[in-house]
Amino acid sequence: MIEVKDLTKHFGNFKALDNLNLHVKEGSVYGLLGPNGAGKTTLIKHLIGIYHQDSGSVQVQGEPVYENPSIKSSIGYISDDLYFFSQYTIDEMAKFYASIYPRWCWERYELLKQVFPIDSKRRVTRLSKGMQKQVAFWLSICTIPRLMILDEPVDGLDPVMRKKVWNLLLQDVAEHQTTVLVSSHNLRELEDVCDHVGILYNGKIVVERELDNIKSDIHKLQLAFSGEIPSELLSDEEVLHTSQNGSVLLMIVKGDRNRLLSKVQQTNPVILDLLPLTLEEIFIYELGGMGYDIQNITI
Ligand SMILES: Nc1ncnc2c1ncn2[C@@H]1O[C@H](COP(=O)(O)OP(=O)(O)OP(=O)(O)O)[C@@H](O)[C@H]1O
Repeated sequence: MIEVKDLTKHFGNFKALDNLNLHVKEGSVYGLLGPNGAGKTTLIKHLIGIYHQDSGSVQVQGEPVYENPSIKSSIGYISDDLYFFSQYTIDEMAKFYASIYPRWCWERYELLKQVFPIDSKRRVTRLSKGMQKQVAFWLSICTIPRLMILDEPVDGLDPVMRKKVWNLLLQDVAEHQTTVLVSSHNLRELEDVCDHVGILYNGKIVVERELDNIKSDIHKLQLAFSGEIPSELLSDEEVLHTSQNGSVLLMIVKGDRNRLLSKVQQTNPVILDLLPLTLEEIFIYELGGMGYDIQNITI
């Protein structure tokens, strides 16, 4: 659905995207993660055809997006800075959307009045920030997008509304093979909905994998030994993090689960626990391995 190859973008002398590659399969929910300033919004603006790349290619459904109205009309986009015409009511905005999105569905629009409890005769810019976000989802979902791109999407929505919106989106993924690309710092939420994740760092995608696959490749080991910690412990493995609390050693290690377990067992630990990692931990340790560390600074 999305194929980005060697995408580079400069702002003046600053290289915001650096030979970036990204692949998103149709019908998947792809979580785009990355620290502040990594380039997520810049990438998204290429995917929706606002920016033109300096070099490389950006394709959606096999076609370039920039200056391609037919592809653009199949993409729904929700960002944190929403735009509505200042005098328009929700109904008037709906008519405007219906005039530019060929797949617009009035039946959905009416049905969704049960989900979004806002009087459609109200002027959108007079609504609260969270209500405006609801309107953005309401309208976008009625365009029946083939690709939905969400930049910090549920910020400002209350927890019940967040759940409702995700249910609607995931229903479209299941029934219409809609593809969703979502950029968010709320990793707990992404963990529940995404099947693929890409981590963007310094203008490049540094990790792109199926979520289950990443989780089965990074492990948290809790160990304790009766004597000294063996010096050869996992010395030839990719250890992302080690810390010690009293006699308990915590290690985050990449690699095959069974191989790691058998290597550790050979060192005769008195405690050996293999614990699941959260997406937040994967993010922190993957980037920690690349020099983006949490530093303990005391002030
Ligand atoms: N129009 C612009 N002009 C100059 N620099 C820009 C412009 N837009 C973005 N940048 C720079 O490009 C880099 C990437 O910005 P971008 O907004 O894509 O990051 P982000 O990953 O979305 O960050 P955040 O998580 O903080 O929203 C930043 O260093 C930013 O200052």
